[in-house]
Amino acid sequence: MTTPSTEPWTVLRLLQWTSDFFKSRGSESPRLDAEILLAHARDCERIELYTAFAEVPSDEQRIAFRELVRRRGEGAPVAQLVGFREFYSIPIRVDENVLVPRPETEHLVVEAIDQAKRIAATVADRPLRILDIGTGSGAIAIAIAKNLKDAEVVAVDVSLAALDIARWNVEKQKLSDRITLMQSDLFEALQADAKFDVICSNPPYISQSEYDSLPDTVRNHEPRGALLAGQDGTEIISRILADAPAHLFPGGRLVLEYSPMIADSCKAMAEGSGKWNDIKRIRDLAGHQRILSLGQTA
Ligand SMILES: C[S@@+](CC[C@H](N)C(=O)[O-])C[C@H]1O[C@@H](n2cnc3c(N)ncnc32)[C@H](O)[C@@H]1O
Repeated sequence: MTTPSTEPWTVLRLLQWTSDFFKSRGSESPRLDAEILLAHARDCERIELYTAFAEVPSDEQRIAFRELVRRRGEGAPVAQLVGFREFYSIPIRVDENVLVPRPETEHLVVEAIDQAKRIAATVADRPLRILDIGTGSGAIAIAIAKNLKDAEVVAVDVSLAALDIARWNVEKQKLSDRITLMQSDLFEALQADAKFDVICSNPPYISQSEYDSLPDTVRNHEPRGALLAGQDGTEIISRILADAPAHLFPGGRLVLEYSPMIADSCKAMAEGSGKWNDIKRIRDLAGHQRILSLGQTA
């Protein structure tokens, strides 16, 4: 029989215990999760924990940490627990009404900015215009606006609760003068003649069967409407492919995130429509098809 340890609950010991606990609960990044949550409870930067391993957190900090650990153990995403996720080196506020921005989506931002810069060289007399469909937390729109200094960005989402978070993030980044937020079912609330140089979207693209097999931490804690797109996952993308051409300036570009599961069918859909050319596919760091970038047929 082991006797209970009388060692103090130092920062290091808390991290070790919590990492083991999260590992047993199936976390893919148990140590990182523990560090982010302990830093949050101590109101310090994560890096500061490394010089505080021998310190014993206050009772108040330990109570706050214990509650975070409990909720993480039940599957709540770390980003929701601390209220933020870094995206494109920008802190983005999140809650249960928005998808936590994923690192793969940074590939979409890179491609959208590259395409916009290429187009900017041909457009001298007006600001670039970018549309972000399904903006969620506003992460993509904000990353693009911060990196294209004069661009005007319109960001739409069907969810009013998501738009509230996006508005908070846009204001925090002082971008309200260049990012317009709108509630819209895809293009529906836009003026019929509204045109953009780049339309980008990380839309819902998960099929019903993939959704049913997602980990609890995603299925129970992130909005279903941000993920699920009909039986085969292409419901929203097929609508975007059909309607985007009417909203692109000549020479404009559509940049979409999708999953490897639907990559071939989306490419075939785009080719079959006759509306798109110069079709480029980009893989993520794991080597999976992730981004579809399309030029509009003249
Ligand atoms: C995968 S999330 C992407 C969120 C954010 N852009 C990101 O990359 O982190 C998809 C977003 O599309 C929104 N959405 C779903 N259906 C939509 C529709 N028909 N029209 C507009 N937005 C929609 C959801 O509310 C959700 O915010």
